[in-house]
Amino acid sequence: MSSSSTSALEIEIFQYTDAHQSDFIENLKEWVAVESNSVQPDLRKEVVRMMALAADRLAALGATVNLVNLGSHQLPDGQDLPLPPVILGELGKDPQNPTICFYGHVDVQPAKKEDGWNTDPYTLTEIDGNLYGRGATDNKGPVLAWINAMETFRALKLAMPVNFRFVIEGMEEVGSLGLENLLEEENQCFFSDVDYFVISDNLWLSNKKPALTYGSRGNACFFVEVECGSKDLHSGTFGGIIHEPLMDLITLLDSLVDPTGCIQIPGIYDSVAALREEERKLYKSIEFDLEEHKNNSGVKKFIFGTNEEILLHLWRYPSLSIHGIEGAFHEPGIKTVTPAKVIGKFSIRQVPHMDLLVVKQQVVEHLKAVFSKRNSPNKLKVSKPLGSKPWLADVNDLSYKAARRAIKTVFGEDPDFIRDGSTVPVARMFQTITQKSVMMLPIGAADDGEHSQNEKISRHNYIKGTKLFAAFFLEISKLHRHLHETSHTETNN
Ligand SMILES: C[C@H](N)C(=O)N[C@@H](Cc1c[nH]cn1)C(=O)O
Ligand SMILES: [Zn+2]
Ligand SMILES: [Zn+2]
Repeated sequence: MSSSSTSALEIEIFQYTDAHQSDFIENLKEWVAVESNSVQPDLRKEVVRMMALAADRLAALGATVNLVNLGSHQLPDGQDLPLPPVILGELGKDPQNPTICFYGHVDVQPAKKEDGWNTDPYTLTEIDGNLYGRGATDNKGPVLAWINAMETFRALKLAMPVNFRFVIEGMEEVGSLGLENLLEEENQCFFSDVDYFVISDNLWLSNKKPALTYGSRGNACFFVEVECGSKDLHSGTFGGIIHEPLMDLITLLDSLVDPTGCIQIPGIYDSVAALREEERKLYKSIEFDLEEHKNNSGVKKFIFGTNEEILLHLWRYPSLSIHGIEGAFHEPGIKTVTPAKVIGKFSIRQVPHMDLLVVKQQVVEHLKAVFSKRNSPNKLKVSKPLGSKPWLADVNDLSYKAARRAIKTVFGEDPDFIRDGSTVPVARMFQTITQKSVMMLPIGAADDGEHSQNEKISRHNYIKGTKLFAAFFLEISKLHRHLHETSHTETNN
């Protein structure tokens, strides 16, 4: 549905988008077919192949594309593995136009059919209007929707209303390794004329209602390793007479959070800003369907029972999650072994004004204290392989005004203004390094299942998302030009 204020130009663009849905979906199918999983080192070549595909698509639009080498990183076993290159692309240098830098990533989380997918994760499959496949919403679909929008202007031979810059990476799912240095190096060069950063890598709060995101949490990832010796042992021969590493580790992991979700690490909440009454009221007033959210998760009961508590704990308080144990027997069947070394993996979502160095110190001290109570002779090692800071934006930025108008035009309603519990590490990096406006403009719905089995983006969201980006180009161009003309007139007077 379009609002009554839709211009003739927008109608032309939207009609083109509708007429080319199949082409746009074919493009997504081609991208989803690439298993660009950045988590598993043996699939790194697929990430590199994916970067080349994305670069080709941008080049086909006439963009200048630079695949920047980021060097390599060290794997836990000490081996060096090359990082995939980052795409820095640009199209347009009209000084009258605003310059928008779009960020997206084309790496994905791991997925196997056996994990419980109904369809092959790397074959984009449409069922009842949903396009299922790994990366469909996180984040290949949104990156392509942006490209589709540009392609629409090109195909219709319309003047581009904005200058484009791109940062497309292949290591987001593992914390955007190597990206921060590149942004610092390029701050006075590639990013010097950027006016606005736009990221589309998160979800709406609702399954149906569009949203604009002004904040996201950071993340600190931890490894806690317990080792008793150099080899696994027979539990009949050694069980009962040794301090088993997995028992130590389970005690350590169990000490982290209580059943009410409260993190048990001393001092962890100390720097979290106190909740002001106006803020509490704001959270109360946000439209949020708790039952819908519960259905999306597939769990029967949440820890918290009110909208306000749920949103507070997703958006503005830290949370701790346990992700897995490396070295522990996890396959079906019985194996009566005692592993020699196990590594527990957990992360703590960060909120303003937590400090990653302080958090690390608190975690290490807490784990050491719990471990020492066990009088275990085993070796304990704690490390923080990854840390990203939280991000908060100013919703008065011009980009928010433009996006709100574009959403109204394309979806016929005003967006929810939301924060997000997950992390896009680059959001805070862009903000801190460039000091420019950063906005998250999601097109995925709350039930898209990021990181989960049966990830999808709906055809509706993918196509409307394409229209939204096109409408946004027009709106930000209008508002930016108006602002600059006004300030120019004022200066001349
Ligand atoms: C929101 C985004 N699509 C995403 O999935 N981000 C990841 C990034 C991350 C954080 N720590 C490690 N990776 C996430 O929030 O888990
Ligand atoms: Zn993502
Ligand atoms: Zn992700």
